[in-house]
Amino acid sequence: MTARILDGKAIAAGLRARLAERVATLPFSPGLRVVRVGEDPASGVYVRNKDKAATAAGFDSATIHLPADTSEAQLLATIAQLNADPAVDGILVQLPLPPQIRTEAAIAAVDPAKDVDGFHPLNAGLLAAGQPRLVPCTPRGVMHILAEAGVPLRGARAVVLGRSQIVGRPMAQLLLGADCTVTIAHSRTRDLPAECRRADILVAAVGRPEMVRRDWIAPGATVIDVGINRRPDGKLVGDVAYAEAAEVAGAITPVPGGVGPMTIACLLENTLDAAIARRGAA
Ligand SMILES: Nc1nc2c(c(=O)[nH]1)N[C@@H](CN(C=O)c1ccc(C(=O)N[C@@H](CCC(=O)O)C(=O)O)cc1)CN2
Repeated sequence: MTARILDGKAIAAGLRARLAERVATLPFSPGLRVVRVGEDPASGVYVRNKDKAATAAGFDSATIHLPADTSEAQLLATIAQLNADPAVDGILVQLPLPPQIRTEAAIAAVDPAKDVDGFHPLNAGLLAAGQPRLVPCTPRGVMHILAEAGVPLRGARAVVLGRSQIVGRPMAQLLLGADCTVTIAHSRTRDLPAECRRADILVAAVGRPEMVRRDWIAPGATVIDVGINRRPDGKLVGDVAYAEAAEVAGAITPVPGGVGPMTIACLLENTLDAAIARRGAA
């Protein structure tokens, strides 16, 4: 079997175009502010791509770049200003943050109504309660890919490999909300390959390059690779050994060009949702 390739880059372009059409009908430009602290080079690329995509789709977008030695209090003060600014609909604090700043303090400081990352405990709790409001961009992007690919969800066995707050847990909640039977597997799970082989839908979000091998995958399964890992030779690889997995899977997302571009498109979608909810426009 050779897997169907799920082209996240194309799906993201379609979503961004639809969002741009909706934004063009609004009497205002939804405001997005991305806060970057320090000089992490990958963050620099992601933040630039977010700003470019947002501006192209008609959003009022800006990046606030703070120095690497910014204190937690200074970052919280910046976030408080953005919370109070009526022109700002969405706030995102790019991760990772420098070590002197507690990530959870930064996340909790964002007004939940402007939390377009969906990381605030209130938004995480609403999702866990089955009442999603602003949901994390990467899992939201995965749900779009599954929908566009026509993957049946009701009753499907889904295994999410990874239990992070920003991908694994919200991913599991969204799949559960779509009536999948969901298992969250992780580094302490007994016999990980056997657990993954039970999956009709396998979402790998574990952050370990090419960890998922051919014999972890049930023939015909849908494999979604959330991992983005830079190998020492500079090559970008996912959490799934792509070439061998594609020989077994029914459908698979590549890296790059799979889930990554959906993360940015869904940031725009969350910002539009937040703007409409805050300003009461339809
Ligand atoms: N506040 C947040 N920080 C981080 C998030 C997040 O969702 N919110 N996610 C990641 C980084 N990220 C967005 O911020 C992100 C990562 C990768 C991509 C992407 O499009 N990747 C491309 C490859 C890009 C490359 O060549 O390096 C792909 O997969 O095709 C978009 C967004 C951590 N931080």
